[in-house]
Amino acid sequence: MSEERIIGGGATREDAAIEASIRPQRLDDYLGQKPVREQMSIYIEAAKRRGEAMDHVLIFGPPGLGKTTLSHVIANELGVGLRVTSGPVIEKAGDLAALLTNLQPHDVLFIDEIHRLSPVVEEVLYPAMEDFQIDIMIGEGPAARSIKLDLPPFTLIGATTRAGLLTAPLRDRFGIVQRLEFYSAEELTRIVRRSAQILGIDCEAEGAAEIARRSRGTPRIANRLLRRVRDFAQVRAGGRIDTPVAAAAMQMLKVDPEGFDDLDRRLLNLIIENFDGGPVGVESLAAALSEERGTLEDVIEPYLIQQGFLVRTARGRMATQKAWRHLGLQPRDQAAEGLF
Ligand SMILES: Nc1ncnc2c1ncn2[C@@H]1O[C@H](COP(=O)(O)OP(=O)(O)OP(=O)(O)O)[C@@H](O)[C@H]1O
Ligand SMILES: [Mg+2]
Repeated sequence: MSEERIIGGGATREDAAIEASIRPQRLDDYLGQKPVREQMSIYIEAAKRRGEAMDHVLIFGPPGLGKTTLSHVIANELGVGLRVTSGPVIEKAGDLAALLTNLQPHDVLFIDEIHRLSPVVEEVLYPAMEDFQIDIMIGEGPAARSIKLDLPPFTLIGATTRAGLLTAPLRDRFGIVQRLEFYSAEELTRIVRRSAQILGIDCEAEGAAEIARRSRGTPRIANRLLRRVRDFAQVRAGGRIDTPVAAAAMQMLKVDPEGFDDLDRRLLNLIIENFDGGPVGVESLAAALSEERGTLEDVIEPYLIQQGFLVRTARGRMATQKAWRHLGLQPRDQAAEGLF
C-alpha cells in the first residue's frame, strides 16, 4: 500500500528514472542540511589536502532525505571513484571481499541499507574499516587456513533509515556520523525551483512554495509532487504552476495542506476515535491499519512526530491537541495535555 502513496518517502520506479537527471552532483547544489554540508566540506577538503582516504561516514535519516545523493556528492567532491552496493545484496563474505579488493586507493564504497548486512559479512567489514585488511579463508576442512590481505585505503559510506538498527561495533567504526533532518519549506522551495528549471517546468515561486509546504520535509516527495502538479497544470491550466493550480492539484491528489494523505489521517483518526487519543501500542496501530510496523515507524510516524501531531511515550503513541484540531475535533482534556 505504501508503495502507491503519492507522498510515500520511498523511491518508485518513476522516481528512480527521473532522479538521475535532477540529483545534485556537487555540495553547492545539495540544498539545505546546512550543518551536514558545512562539516562535510571541511572533512572533504582536509582529506584532499592530506592526500588520504576520508574517514568512514554513516548517514542516517528517513527515506528520500538525500542519503544516496550525499554519498554521490561526497565521492564527486573527493574526485574519487564510487562503488555502490547494499546490505541485502552482499550475501557472502566473499562478495564483500571481492568488492573491497577491487577498489582503487581512496575510492568510496557506498553500502545502502547497511543495517541489513549479515553478521558474517559484518565481521569481515570490521578489520577492513579499521586496518584496511581482510582475513579470508582458503581451502576447506582441516586444510583450511586464513590469510590476510591488504586493501587499498578507502572510504566506506553507510546509509540507513534507522541508526538504532546498527550493531554497536559497526557504528563505532564510523569516524563521521551524519543525521539528515527534514527540510524546511524554504529549503524545499529552492529544491522544487531547481528541479523545475532542470525539467523545463513553468513554476512560479508561490506555486513552488505551495508544493514545498506539502512535501513532508522530503525532497523526493517534493520532486514527485512537482511532476504530478505539472500534469495537472498542463491539462487544466495551460502548463503554468501557480498557487491556485498547485493547491487544486494537491486537493485532487488528496494531499492536505499539512502534506498528509489518507493514511496519515487514518492513523491520527484511529488513535483519537478508537483509542481515546492514546497511548496505544505501535503493534495495535499497525494491525488496525494493515501496515507493517517498520513502515509505520520509519515512513509514516517520523514526520508526524517532528511536526508535533504525534508523540511516542513509554506506553505507546498519543495524538496531540494539534492532531485533534487538524481533524476538526475538539481536543479532550486528557488528550496528551499533561505532556506539554
Ligand atoms: N539536499 C538536496 N538538495 C536537492 N535535492 C535533493 C537533496 N537531497 C535529496 N534530493 C533529491 O531527492 C531525491 C531523493 O534523494 P535520495 O535518493 O538521496 O534519498 P535517500 O535518503 O537515499 O532515500 P532512501 O532512504 O529511499 O534510499 C534525489 O534524487 C534528489 O533529487
Ligand atoms: Mg537511498
